[in-house]
Amino acid sequence: MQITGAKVLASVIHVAAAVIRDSHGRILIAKRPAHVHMGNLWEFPGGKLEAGESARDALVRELREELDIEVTDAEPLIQIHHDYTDKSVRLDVWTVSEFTGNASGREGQEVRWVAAAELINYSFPAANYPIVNAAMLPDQCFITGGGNSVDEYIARIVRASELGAKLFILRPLAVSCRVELIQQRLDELEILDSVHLQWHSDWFEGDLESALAFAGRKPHYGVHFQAAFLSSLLNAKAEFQKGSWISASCHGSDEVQMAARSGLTFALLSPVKATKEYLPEQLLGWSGFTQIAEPAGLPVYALGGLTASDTARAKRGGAQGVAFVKHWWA
Ligand SMILES: Nc1nc2c([nH]c(=O)n2[C@@H]2O[C@H](COP(=O)(O)OP(=O)(O)OP(=O)(O)O)[C@@H](O)[C@H]2O)c(=O)[nH]1
Repeated sequence: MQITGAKVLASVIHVAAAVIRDSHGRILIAKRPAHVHMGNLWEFPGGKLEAGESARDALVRELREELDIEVTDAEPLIQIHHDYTDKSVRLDVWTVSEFTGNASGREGQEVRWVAAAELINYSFPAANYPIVNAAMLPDQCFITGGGNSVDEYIARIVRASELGAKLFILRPLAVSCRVELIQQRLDELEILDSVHLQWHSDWFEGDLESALAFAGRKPHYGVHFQAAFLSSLLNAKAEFQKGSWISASCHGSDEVQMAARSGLTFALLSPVKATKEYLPEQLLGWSGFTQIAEPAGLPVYALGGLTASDTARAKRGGAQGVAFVKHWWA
């Protein structure tokens, strides 16, 4: 307990936790015992840092003690600060995809391997909402170009998915075209069964309600908004449908914070590097990006002058991954 003037501040509990993936992409979750804080809820395995211990060392120790596995590689995923009524926690969350041993609940806790898309069917502590999103989201977000014909637009999406795109932000075509036509064409394509489609709000001419309703039509649909919608999204938060991915483009700290307060699934933050649309003094650079993204408390993709080859750099800078437009749109 730290005493500052008249205020008594409970110190923040620093916790390391892991999104552990197996070779099938499934994620390990564990059930908290009934008698502890947030008892009977599911969690990502981990625990408190000991004095003088780094988050990574604490993670390796906790996973050895709790699950009997030896971590051989781990990378930072997201940091969360959350104030519960009785305590404040800082969760340092890592992705662990390389480990040895067979994970088992060494302390008697129930553990379960689940597909990423299944995570939303489990009850986690309130702090975990952005962690579940970060666990479900891929490393790359592909923003489509316009396209001059429906056939060309569809062919380019198929090609991008063949190249590995898993998450699309679908911008409207340069020519007039109803969203239902594109929806119908994309729904016919089996290759797109395992991708996530974020429909850009421009398809709905700025009508927030229609956009949100459209996002709720299919489990793999969502909607992406320009920053101008952020205050309306904050007001409409209660209307978001469970499981619908809602995202927004942001250009600075205030917008990213508003995206987090609105409970958005993820944000894009730009411009990191030079593009034709921005002046050099408007660029964030990697240090500017990290200052905003790392404490954001929601998954943030780096955007602006980047390609898939910048993914590792972006993740080191606190990003979920990279978003890009032109690369793959050919
Ligand atoms: N390991 C883990 N802890 C989490 C998650 N989400 C979350 O809010 N927490 C909080 O972070 C803290 C983790 O502490 P812990 O697991 O070492 O300790 P505990 O509260 O279970 O019991 P203890 O105080 O007797 O050691 C708890 O307050 C827990 O509620 C999560 O996904 N994984």
